[in-house]
Amino acid sequence: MRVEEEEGEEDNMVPQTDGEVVALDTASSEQKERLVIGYALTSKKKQSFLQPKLEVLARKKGISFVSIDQDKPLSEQGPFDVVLHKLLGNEWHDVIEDYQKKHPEVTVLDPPGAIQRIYNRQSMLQGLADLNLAECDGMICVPKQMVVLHDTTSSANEVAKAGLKFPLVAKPLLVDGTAKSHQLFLAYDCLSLAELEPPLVLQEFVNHGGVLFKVFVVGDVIRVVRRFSLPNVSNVEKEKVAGVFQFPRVSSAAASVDKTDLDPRVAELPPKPLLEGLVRELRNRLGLRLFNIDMIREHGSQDVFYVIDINYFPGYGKMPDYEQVFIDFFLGLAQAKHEKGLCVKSGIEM
Ligand SMILES: Nc1ncnc2c1ncn2[C@@H]1O[C@H](COP(=O)(O)OP(=O)(O)OP(=O)(O)O)[C@@H](O)[C@H]1O
Ligand SMILES: O=P(O)(O)O[C@H]1[C@H](O)[C@H](O)[C@H](OP(=O)(O)O)[C@@H](OP(=O)(O)O)[C@@H]1O
Ligand SMILES: [Mg+2]
Ligand SMILES: [Mg+2]
Repeated sequence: MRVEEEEGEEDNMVPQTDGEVVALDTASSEQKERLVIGYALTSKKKQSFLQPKLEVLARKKGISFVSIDQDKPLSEQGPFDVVLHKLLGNEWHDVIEDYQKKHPEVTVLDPPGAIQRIYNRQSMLQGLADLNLAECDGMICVPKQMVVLHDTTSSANEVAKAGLKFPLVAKPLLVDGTAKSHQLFLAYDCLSLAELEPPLVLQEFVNHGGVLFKVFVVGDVIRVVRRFSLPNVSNVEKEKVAGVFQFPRVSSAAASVDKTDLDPRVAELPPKPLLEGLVRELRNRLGLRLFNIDMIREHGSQDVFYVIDINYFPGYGKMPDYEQVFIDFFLGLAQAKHEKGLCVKSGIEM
């Protein structure tokens, strides 16, 4: 597990590759196919992820990307070593599940069942508060939250019974990639909850100084970036303000936050042992290799963090140096498959 920090900050571990002896095709400088990756992505995701630099670097390493025709049977396409996918809707879920049963030799990134779990904001965070992260230089919490499935008019009593404290962040219960599933509201009082449309999750707002940590995970690599977030809510505001207020996607900025003008107590990155422990636990529990974690530091604390969101196959194109991170990741998959003798095309001495 390797935690890499933002550019300009030390990497604590450099990937220890002993290099590889590769048989070059004398006819061309490009290497023989080492890994064939079939991809099924939305056009937006293809544009943001499969950028030309990644494709060129990958090709030089014998890694090729092949677009999957969603109108043809998947088993009639390929053969693939890896299927990389992120599409909307559930029909693709069944296609991939069926394909994986027929092609256990293909690495599916990532298994649909594992993805479904984090597409529900309740199951997404289930069990995180019980992680065994002792000796990891910090604490991981999850905000108190409750699900409102049908009727928000009665949720005022439910909120009181659950002991949730306002303000609350109201989030659509299901994440489906649509803009609607990212429409979030800040609710300041019980009565205003009736204005909200279920099914949703009501999650206690945690003051965190306006900075969020996006922890990107690519297999065993962890890359942390800072993003702008919502400002603290003062006690005066809590007393005076009533109603629900939709807020924009404050943290999905294209660029990270430059930390120079931030309070170091707010901007300091989470401790590496804590990130490594959290990602190790989540990798095991979620069964995912491509995800990011939205973490916030409880305002006034040094080492109490809250996980508020987990995203499958996020916007890696915004992650500094993402091309090399993915090349290393795919080469690792190729190595593992060669060792098992599972690669679609061989001819490469590792
Ligand atoms: N419990 C919370 N306490 C404080 N701020 C929060 C909380 N939940 C969400 N936020 C703020 O709202 C933003 C969006 O929340 P969240 O990440 O859960 O929504 P999302 O739609 O899944 O966003 P995305 O998937 O684009 O990261 C967070 O980046 C953070 O700024
Ligand atoms: O800034 P990031 O990379 O976190 O933005 C992500 C966002 O977190 C979600 O993962 C989005 O996916 P959905 O939740 O499925 O909407 C990503 O959108 P995508 O179109 O790139 O998959 C954002 O990039
Ligand atoms: Mg988020
Ligand atoms: Mg999200």
